[in-house]
Amino acid sequence: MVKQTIQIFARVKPTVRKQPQGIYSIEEDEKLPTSLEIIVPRDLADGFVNNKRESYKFKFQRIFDQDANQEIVFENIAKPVAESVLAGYNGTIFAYGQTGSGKTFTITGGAERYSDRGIIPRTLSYIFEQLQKDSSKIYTTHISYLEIYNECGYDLLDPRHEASGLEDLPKVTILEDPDQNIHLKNLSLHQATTEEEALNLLFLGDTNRMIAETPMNQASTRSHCIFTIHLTSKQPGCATVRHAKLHLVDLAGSERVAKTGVGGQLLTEAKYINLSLHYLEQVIIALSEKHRLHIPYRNSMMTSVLRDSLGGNCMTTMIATLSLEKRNIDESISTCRFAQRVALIKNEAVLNEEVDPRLEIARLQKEIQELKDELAIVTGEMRTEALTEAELLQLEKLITAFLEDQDPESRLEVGADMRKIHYCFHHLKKILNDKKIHGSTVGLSEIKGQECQEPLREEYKKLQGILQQRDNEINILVNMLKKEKKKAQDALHLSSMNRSESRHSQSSPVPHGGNLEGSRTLLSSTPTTAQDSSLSSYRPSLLHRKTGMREEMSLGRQEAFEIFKRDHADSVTIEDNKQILKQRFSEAKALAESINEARSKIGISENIALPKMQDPLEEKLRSQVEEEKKRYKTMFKHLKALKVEIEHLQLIMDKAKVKLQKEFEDWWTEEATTLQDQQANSPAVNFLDHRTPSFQMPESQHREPLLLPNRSNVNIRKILPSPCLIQPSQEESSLSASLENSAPDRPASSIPLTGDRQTDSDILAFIKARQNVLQRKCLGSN
Ligand SMILES: Nc1ncnc2c1ncn2[C@@H]1O[C@H](COP(=O)(O)OP(=O)(O)OP(=O)(O)O)[C@@H](O)[C@H]1O
Repeated sequence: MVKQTIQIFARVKPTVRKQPQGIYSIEEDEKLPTSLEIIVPRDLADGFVNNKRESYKFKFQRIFDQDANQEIVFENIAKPVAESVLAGYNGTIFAYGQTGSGKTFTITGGAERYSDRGIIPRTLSYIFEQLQKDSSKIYTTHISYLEIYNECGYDLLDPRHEASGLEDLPKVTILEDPDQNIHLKNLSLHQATTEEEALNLLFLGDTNRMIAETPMNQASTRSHCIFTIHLTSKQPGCATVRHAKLHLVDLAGSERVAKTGVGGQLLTEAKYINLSLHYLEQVIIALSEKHRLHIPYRNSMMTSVLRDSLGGNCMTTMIATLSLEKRNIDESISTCRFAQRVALIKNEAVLNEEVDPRLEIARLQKEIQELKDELAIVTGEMRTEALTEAELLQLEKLITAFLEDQDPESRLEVGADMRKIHYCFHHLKKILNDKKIHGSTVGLSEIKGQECQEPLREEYKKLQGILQQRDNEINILVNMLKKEKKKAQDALHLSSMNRSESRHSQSSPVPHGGNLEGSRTLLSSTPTTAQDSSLSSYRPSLLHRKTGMREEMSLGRQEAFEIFKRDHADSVTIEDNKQILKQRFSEAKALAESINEARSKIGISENIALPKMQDPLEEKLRSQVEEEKKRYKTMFKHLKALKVEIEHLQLIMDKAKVKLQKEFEDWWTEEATTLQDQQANSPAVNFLDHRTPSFQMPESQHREPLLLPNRSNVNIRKILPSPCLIQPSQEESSLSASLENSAPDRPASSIPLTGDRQTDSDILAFIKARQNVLQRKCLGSN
C-alpha cells in the first residue's frame, strides 16, 4: 500500500500581451520552483479593494512557468503516474482552472504542432513503449472516454451512433453495487493493442466532442471529460491478475457564475458546472477534515466517477492551470486556494490484484489429482490387470512428447499407477538402447563437431527469424510509402484535371477535401487489427457524417467551400502541417532505403555458410553482422518514431478538416436561413444586385470580403463570358443577355429560383456550365 497526499502542480499559461511587472513571482526551494506569489496590483478594483491583502503565497510540488514545454510537463507530472499505473496502482491526473487557462492544452494538447502533444498522447506512447519492453507479463489495454455535460454522462467512443449533437451519443448512467463500487452503464470499453489504435480512439472521442459542440454548448469549456486507460497484467502461469486505471481528466472551466455574465441556457450550464465543481470542492473539504464519516461523493456524477481518485485507492495528481493576466487574478487566486485544499487529501493506493477464478480452478484441480496419486501410492493401492493396447500407445505418446519438450521443468505425468510407471521405465530403456546401437556408427569427432555447431545453428536460425520479421515490416512500410506516392500523384492528377475542368467544362462537382485525404493513406494502409481498420475506415466517412456534409457538393457550394477554406484562419496551419508531413514522408522513405541496404548486408553475411569450427573469419563475420544489426535496429527505431509522428500529424490534419467543414456547414446553414427569410416575400432572386445581401465570413475568419451572392453561392461575376467575337445562338444570346444584364453597371434582371437550396444551386451550376461552353466557343473561334 502507498500512502500519499494528492500531488499538486501549477502551470502558468504564456501571456499574449505584456503584463505589468511583478504580477507574480516564483521562488525556488531546493533548486525546484515550488512557491508562487501572486501580487494584486493596487489599482485592481474588481473583487479586491485596496485595503485588502496585496500578495498571496501558495506552495506547489512544482511550478511550471510560461516557458515550460509539453515534454517537461509530461516528464515531471504524467510519467511518474504512468509508472505507478504500470506497476498496478490506480492513477488520476486532473487539470483545474478557469476557461482558457490551458487545461485542454495540457491534458490533450494543441491541435497545431506535433510537439504540442499533451499528456494523453504522450502517456499512451510511454505506456505502449513500456509494455513492449516487458515480456515477463501479458498486458491488455482498454480505453474509454466519458463526457459529463449538465450532470449527464455521454460515451464519446461508441461507433454505432452517428452523433451530430451531444444528445445523439449514448447516455452513460451510474450504478452502485452493494460494496459501493461504481459501475458506468453504457460506457464502452475498447481494446487497444497498439499506440496507434489508442490514438485513433482518442481522435474519435475528440472528434465526437467537437461535433457535439454547438454555439450553445461549447462542450470543451462547459463539460468535464475523462479519458481512461484500463490496464490488466498477468504473469504467464500465474492465476493473479492486476487491474489498474489511469484517469486523465479535463475539467470544465472553474470561473464563477457572476463573472461569466451569462443568461438563459448558458446560465443553466454555468450553474451545473459551478454546482459540480462546488460538489467537488465539498468532497475535497470533507476529505481534508479529519474524522469526517460522510463524504458527499454521490451529489454529482463527476465526484461519483472520480470517487476512488479523491480520497481512495489512487495516486492522484492535480494540475492547477493559471492564466496570470491582470484581469484573471481573482480566478487564479481561487484556483490556487482550491489546490492548497486538495493537497491535504491523503490517498491510500493498493495493488488491485485478484485471482482469475478459471485459472485458480484449474490449479486446484491439478493439485487434487496429484494428491490423489500420492495417496494411492502411499496406501499401496495396486492394480494388477495388464494395460490395454490403447493405454500402452497413450503412454508411448506421452514419453515421446516428454522427450521432445525443451522445457527442463517438464514432467511425465502418468498417475499413481505402478503398471504405468514400470512400463515408462521399460520403454525409456528401450529407446536408450536403440540409440546406443545407432550411435556407435557415428564417429566421435563428428559428434564433437556437431556439438560445436549446434549453438551456431541455433543462433543462425534465430537471426534468420528476426530477419524474416524485419523483412515483413520493411515490406509493409515500403508498400505504405508506395501507396502514399501513388495517392499524391493521383491527387496531383485529379487537381490538375479539376483545374482544367473548372476552367473549361464545370460539368461535374468535385468531391471535397481531396487534398487532405491523400495523407490518410499511410494510416489506412497500415496493417492493424480488425478493430483498428474498422476505426480507420470509420474516420473519413466520419468527416462527412459528423459534419452533416454530403459526399458530393453542388458546384456553388463547392466554390464557397474553397473560398471559405482559403480564407480560414486555420488554413496556414493546415498548409504548414502538410509541408511537415511531406518532409516526414521523404525522411521515412530515405530511412526505409537505408534500412533495406543494411538488411541486405545482414542477409549477405548470413547467407555465407558458417565454418564448422570457430575461427577468425567467423569472428570477423560475426562482428560485422552485429554492427549492421545495431545500425539496422537504430534506424528501425527511428522509422517507427517517424511513423508515430506522421500518424499524429495526420490526426491533427483530420481534426482541422472536420473543424473547417463543420464551421463551413454552420455558416452556410446560417446564411441560407437568413436569405430564405429575406426572400420569402419575393420568389424571384435579384442575381447581381448590389443590394442583395452577400455571404459574409464569420468575423474571426474574415480576411477579404466574399462576393457570393444569394443562396446559390455562385460568384456570377467570375463566370461572366469575356467579350466574344462570334455570334452566339439565339438561345445562348438570351441566356447570355440575362446574365450580361445582371452586371453591376447594367439594369439588373432576375432569374427565378425555386426556393429549394439544392435545386437553386443546380440551376445556377447549369447556368455557369453553359456560360463556360459559350466562353470556350469564343476562345475556340478566336
Ligand atoms: N502552455 C501553453 N502554451 C501555449 N499555448 C497555450 C498554453 N496553454 C494554453 N494555450 C493556448 O490557450 C488557448 C486556451 O487553452 P485551452 O483550450 O487549453 O484552455 P482550457 O482551460 O482548456 O479552456 P476551456 O475551459 O475553455 O476548455 C488555446 O489556444 C491553447 O492553445
